[in-house]
Amino acid sequence: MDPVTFSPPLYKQRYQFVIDLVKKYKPKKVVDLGCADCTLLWKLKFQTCIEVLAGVDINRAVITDKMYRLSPLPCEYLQPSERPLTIKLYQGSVAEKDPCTLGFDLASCIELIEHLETPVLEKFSEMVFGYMTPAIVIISTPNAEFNRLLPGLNGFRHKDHKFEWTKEEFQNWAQDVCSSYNYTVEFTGVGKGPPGTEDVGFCTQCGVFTRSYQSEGSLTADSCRDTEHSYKPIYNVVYPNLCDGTILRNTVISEVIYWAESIRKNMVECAQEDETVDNHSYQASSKSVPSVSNISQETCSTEEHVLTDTRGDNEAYKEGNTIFIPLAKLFSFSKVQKLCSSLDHLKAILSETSQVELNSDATAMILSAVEDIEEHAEACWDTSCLELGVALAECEEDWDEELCDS
Ligand SMILES: C[S@@+](CC[C@H](N)C(=O)[O-])C[C@H]1O[C@@H](n2cnc3c(N)ncnc32)[C@H](O)[C@@H]1O
Ligand SMILES: [Mg+2]
Repeated sequence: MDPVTFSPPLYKQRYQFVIDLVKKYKPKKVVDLGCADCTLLWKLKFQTCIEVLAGVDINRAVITDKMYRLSPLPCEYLQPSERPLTIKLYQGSVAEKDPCTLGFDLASCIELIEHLETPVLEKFSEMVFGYMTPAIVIISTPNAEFNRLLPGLNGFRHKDHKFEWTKEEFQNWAQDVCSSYNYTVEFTGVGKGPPGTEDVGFCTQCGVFTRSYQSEGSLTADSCRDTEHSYKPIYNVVYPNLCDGTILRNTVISEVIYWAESIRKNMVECAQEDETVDNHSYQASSKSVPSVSNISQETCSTEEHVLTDTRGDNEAYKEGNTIFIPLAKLFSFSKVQKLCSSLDHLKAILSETSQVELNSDATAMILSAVEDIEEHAEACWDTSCLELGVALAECEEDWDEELCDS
């Protein structure tokens, strides 16, 4: 018999199974019980519906090994998200109740239950379905019937397994849990066997449990009061997000500096180009050089966002060595508009910071047309950070999709 292989690997199919259910139910609060090295949590953090993500495992060392990959990426500081996200990790046993496990919409328990002794499994059922009561619980465990398709397997699939159940055994246990705790369950799985082995079922069997009643907030509050903390917090990270006023202000300022620098660069380059052309024609025809304020951005710019400027009050202009960029012009960039609810809001933010200079009636941003090398280097750094942020975010999405597809 040819060895059975899975593509993508079975563990990735299990993670994808959870991700698909998260996409379907859009839970805000998700906990992974038996989270091990946080791989599933790391994938789940990219699901934008999730605002609180928690992981619990009895083994502290396995959690801490790679937990820092759950830290925000540089681009997540540079381009903070609109959604709040907090990630928390705890060392604790799924047999113990702890108030920090309350209030979750979805709990995943991937390849966990077969590692629990019978008395622990009973406590696990009570703790998850009777105490935590998430709206959705996903449980996966090996299907013992599939083992005959795994050549060379002598006994259980892992030395720490306390049992491996047939489909009937798993389904009986799940139905008992449902009648005790008022849930319903649907069975499915991941990892198909070769053609002709359909009766064996999936390599990993899964149960998706749905709570049959509406949750009552007061129950959660009572449970919180009545239960002692038994879990040890290991990690708690709050992602930067635009609900935080300081982060919003800094993001607006960075965005404004980015566009202002693009406009300045464009105007200076246009002026230089024009001077070159004019110097030639001056020599030929003895005409005077036109002022930079007459230069059309449309004719000079290679960047679409600058090209789209409409002539009029919103136009950036130059007086001597000073460039004036009307705030209305800066507000016309869609990202700035999205961040600031109104032009007045933008004005208020820019008036309060020393990072940008405004004219006397605070209607325009002022920049020097003469390049100060240090200042310019700083601004370029800001600009490239923003660009890097966008690139990293895109790269990260591709990377995640690739992982999910593989
Ligand atoms: C086979 S691993 C599965 C890890 C992860 N869910 C996955 O699918 O990659 C089982 C995990 O359950 C954890 N575990 C075992 N007994 C536990 C208990 N009583 N409470 C919490 N976690 C437990 C183990 O430390 C281990 O990390
Ligand atoms: Mg296992």
